[in-house]
Amino acid sequence: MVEMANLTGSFVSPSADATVSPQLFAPAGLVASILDGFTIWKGLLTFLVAAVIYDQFKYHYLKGAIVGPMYKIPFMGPFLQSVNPKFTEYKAKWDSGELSCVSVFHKFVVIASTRDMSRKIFNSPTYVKPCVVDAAHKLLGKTNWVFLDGKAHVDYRKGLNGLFTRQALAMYLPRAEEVFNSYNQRFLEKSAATNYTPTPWMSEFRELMCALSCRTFVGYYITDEGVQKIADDYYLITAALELVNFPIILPYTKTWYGKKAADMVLMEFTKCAAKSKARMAAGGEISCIMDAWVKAQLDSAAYREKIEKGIQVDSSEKPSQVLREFSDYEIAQTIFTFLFASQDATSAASTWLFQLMADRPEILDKVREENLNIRNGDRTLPATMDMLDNMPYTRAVVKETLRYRPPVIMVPYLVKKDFPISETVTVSKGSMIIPSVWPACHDEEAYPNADSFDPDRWITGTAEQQTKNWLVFGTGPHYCLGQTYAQLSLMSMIGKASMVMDWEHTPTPESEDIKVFATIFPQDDCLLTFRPRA
Ligand code: HEM
Repeated sequence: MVEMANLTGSFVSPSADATVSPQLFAPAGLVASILDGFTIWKGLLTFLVAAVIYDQFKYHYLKGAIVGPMYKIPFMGPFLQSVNPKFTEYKAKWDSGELSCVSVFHKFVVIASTRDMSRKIFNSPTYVKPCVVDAAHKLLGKTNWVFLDGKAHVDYRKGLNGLFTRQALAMYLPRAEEVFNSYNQRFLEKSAATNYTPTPWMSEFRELMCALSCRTFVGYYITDEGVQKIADDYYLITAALELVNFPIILPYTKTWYGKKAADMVLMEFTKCAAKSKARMAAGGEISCIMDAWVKAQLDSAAYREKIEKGIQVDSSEKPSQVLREFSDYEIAQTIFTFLFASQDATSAASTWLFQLMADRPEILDKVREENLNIRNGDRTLPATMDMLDNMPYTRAVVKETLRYRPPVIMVPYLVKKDFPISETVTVSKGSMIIPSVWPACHDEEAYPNADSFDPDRWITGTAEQQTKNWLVFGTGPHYCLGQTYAQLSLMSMIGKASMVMDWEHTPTPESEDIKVFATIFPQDDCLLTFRPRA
């Protein structure tokens, strides 16, 4: 022992020797009393306490006059709640005030409940930009166009608008018809195979919508197996889209599986882009959205070439948007954003639509009658754009479904500079700010008896005039690019189904309860049975 003590004293720097150092730097008074018993554990504890206090102070500073809990669960906040969000919890937030807040890990989140606050956020591109959810950057790629902001976003979007005009949509309708025919048949077979036992149908609708998107977006450049694989794996992508995720992708977590599935879809779509380019260059007809975009790029290239060569071009030949050429991968990335934006929302809308129709046979009868009349009694006729234009009741049913159960209840935005949203509240840069859709759609002033499903409010009532409350597809520079397409698809789907099938919903105590899975679904996943119509 003596030898040890000597060793320490003679060969090691005195300041590194725990028994020597306090004497060398002998402090006095309060500091002395603190350092006297200083150990690594006390150091860590002090750091932790300081961090907790800082976290609480920061939360209070950001919260200001916004309604929210007095204290934050240290660091993580209500993270566990946000992993499995409940509709009732969102509703409680909306009811708590026009602006309420929550802080999860490093994210400070402000939720706007009223129509006017929500509109203000949607329409303030100087202060906010969409942030989708944290995981979306990882799944879609940071360079994705949906993350562009300001002029860059407006310019990019202009080049896509032409893909969603009425004229363009009419060209994709045959793809939709084929998908509806095939899935109606599958629904009938599945119900027959289970001997008409009521079965949860939500995942069937998700699959149907995925197939519809794939066929409309990339036509037959993808095989049936490819579509099936995307449909099977897509829920992994949805599952990765929690409002707040763990900041890095850890193996075997939801974000990891989601990223793998997203990469697979991107790879499939990249192959489709190469095929579409070859076919369109050979003068093929436009059969899907990808073709339409590739054709617009080819037309732009031809126009540019003529201009470069000094050839006179009549102004009527100038494309409405002169596009640059996009790589196969860029095309795939953009088409993937359409799938990403549409899949959950259209799946939710179709699930509710079938449930609501089954529960209200008198409304389904009217849809059926309108569809039969427009087809002059021939149930097999495919829907055309003209027919869809002349189905006011079916349109009203779709709009009322979207109002009554708006698929996207909130849209996350990121505050990019301190945002003075009201006289008393400035939301700090870096916060997440979320305009809400649900409360505007259930506003009694705009939609009397808002909690009842009443398609007639769109025909004889005043619903059509409540444009300020119609936030189902957002508003402002990022409003939904696919809104007309989505509504026409839903009209076409329910019309066709009403021609060939009868279906029955088995209500459970949870049928009207709302499950949040990126968008909203009936809590019991909608128990249905389908039978052929004689
Ligand atoms: C019922 C179905 C749908 C609903 C309820 C819905 C709703 C929304 C909402 C709320 C937004 C955010 C708008 C904003 O921030 O102001 C949005 C954005 C978007 N939606 Fe949809 N959507 C639907 C279907 C579709 C479909 C079928 C497509 C594509 C074919 C699509 C493409 C997009 C795109 C690309 C954006 C981002 C636009 C941008 O940032 O400029 N959506 N949608």
